[in-house]
Amino acid sequence: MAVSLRAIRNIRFSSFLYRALSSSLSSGADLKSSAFFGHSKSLPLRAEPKDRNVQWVFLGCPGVGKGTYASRLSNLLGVPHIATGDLVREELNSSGPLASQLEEVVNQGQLVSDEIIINLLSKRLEAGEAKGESGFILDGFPRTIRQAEILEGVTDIDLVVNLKLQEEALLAKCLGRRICSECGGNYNVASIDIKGENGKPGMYMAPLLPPPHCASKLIQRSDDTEEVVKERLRVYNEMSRPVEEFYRQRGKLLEFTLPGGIPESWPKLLQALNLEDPEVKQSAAA
Ligand SMILES: Nc1ncnc2c1ncn2[C@@H]1O[C@H](COP(=O)(O)OP(=O)(O)O)[C@@H](O)[C@H]1O
Repeated sequence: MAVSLRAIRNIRFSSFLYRALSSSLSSGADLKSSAFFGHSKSLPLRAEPKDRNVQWVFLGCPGVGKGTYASRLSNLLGVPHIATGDLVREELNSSGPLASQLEEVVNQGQLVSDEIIINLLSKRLEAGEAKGESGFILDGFPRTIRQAEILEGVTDIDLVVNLKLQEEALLAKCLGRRICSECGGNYNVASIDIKGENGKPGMYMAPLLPPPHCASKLIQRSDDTEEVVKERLRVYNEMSRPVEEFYRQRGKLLEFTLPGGIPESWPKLLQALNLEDPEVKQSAAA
């Protein structure tokens, strides 16, 4: 009985957030007007449930590993991992009316408009609602101050994890990224070995190679070329870096510098979050 009551509350909450996000777009709250930002806290629809799952955000430059760690935490905590980049790619691979417009924007390394992103996110939350999802780990959203204001206006984010990695590794990681066209598995063929100098620590990241049955089916994202990645990094610094400050000022930002690849970073990230992964515990005890 307790379980089903909890599930009903969660469904209500998800529905509330979906409606709140949608209404922030359609309620005449003109997103371009500064009045909207000044009064975002007083939006009529605001989700304030007493009983809900975690609501976390992952920030960080392209190639830092947001998807990898957000997806691991999503499995561990049993909350959906919602990556707006994935939502954009799904839409541009569809035959929908936005497909060609999105393809052009993404392949130039630019950001999709806040309106389109919030529409895609609202739809994703609505679909989750139908499945009884509660809580989320957002990856790649918010990416502008405007998106952060809108999100802050409709719900309380518990924690924002800002992943950091030495600048030299970011480009190599994006260029080494591979996806299995059949199973969707994510791999990385880059072997990163940065020598420590001038007091800066060195860092080694082993490649994450695919199993033999995926090896011949690997593809690259069309926006993972050197020119486009450099532009995405520039756009991140200009548009998304201020979002870090936005959450820092609100006391929600947890800065985490990745010390290396997954084997070194995952246990340390869990420690920083005060979480335990039974699999990590088992292998440490073995
Ligand atoms: N919140 C967002 N706002 C605007 N555009 C977005 C957002 N999320 C994703 N996109 C678009 O999708 C592309 C891919 O996003 P993502 O997979 O998160 O890439 P990255 O590796 O750069 O973090 C971005 O370059 C951008 O064009």
